[in-house]
Amino acid sequence: MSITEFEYKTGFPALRLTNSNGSASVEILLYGAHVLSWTTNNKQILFLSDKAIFAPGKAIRGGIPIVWPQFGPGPLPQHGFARVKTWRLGKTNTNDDVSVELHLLHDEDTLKIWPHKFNLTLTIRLKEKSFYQELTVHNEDNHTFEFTSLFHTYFTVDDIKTTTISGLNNVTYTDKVDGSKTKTETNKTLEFTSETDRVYNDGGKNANPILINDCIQVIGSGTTSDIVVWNPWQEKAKGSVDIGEHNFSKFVCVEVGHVHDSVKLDKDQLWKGSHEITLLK
Ligand SMILES: O=P(O)(O)OC[C@H]1O[C@@H](O)[C@H](O)[C@@H](O)[C@@H]1O
Repeated sequence: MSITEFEYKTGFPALRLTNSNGSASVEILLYGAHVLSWTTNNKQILFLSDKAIFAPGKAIRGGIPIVWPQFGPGPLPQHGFARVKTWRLGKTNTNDDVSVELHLLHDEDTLKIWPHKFNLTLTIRLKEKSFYQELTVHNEDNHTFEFTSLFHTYFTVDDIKTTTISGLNNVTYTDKVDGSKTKTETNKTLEFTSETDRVYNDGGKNANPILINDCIQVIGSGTTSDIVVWNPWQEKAKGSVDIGEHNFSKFVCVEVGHVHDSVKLDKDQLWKGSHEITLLK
């Protein structure tokens, strides 16, 4: 079991966590606390675009961006600022499962656009067949603040046209490619034939794990039981500088979080949200 510090590309301090027999590893940038890669059993689980842009202030296309404190468009930049800030390395552990903690504290720039004092801790833990992330939000201000939060995970797939997702049957969702209409999932298995951008609003009721191609299991916690499913399809991928037409079929985003409404966090209080991804076979 080890934790190695290295530089990714030029100027991006990074960490590599490896399990005891070397069969699983994860690579994390301090920039965005961004998980770039998770391999287990010699299989890369995450998708990272070959056109991803690595530059201060830019979001990285692929891996697991942290969406916080705002999901989607709004008063803040799209998906908030946590994914474009540099986090600090905190505690590390190589005794049981290998894990690290990363921290992000409010600063002058965040206070200008979001006037609330916060302290975020992201715990990342690697097990042999699974990967766990937990975000803790501490309200360090003297008033209540509100946020939405999402683990924006890009999974690598052989072909989006043959990809299936199960576990969402009967769950209500907002269909962002159909005028944000509210619908209920009637399919036992979701398949992809066009641009898909849905926010499944479970409100903590869905006990089902989500399965991607019957092989990868994704589970949120009680506080993070909304699931966003996204693929831009060919045209939008072509129009996106950091995706590209050739990449649209290679990934699906299955994103666990709390986005159907805002979390209201009182002063001095903590909120925790997590997800666990397991390779089943
Ligand atoms: O390009 P971004 O900002 O990383 O967002 C990608 C997608 O992220 C998803 O979570 C949203 O539901 C989509 O609407 C959005 O297009």
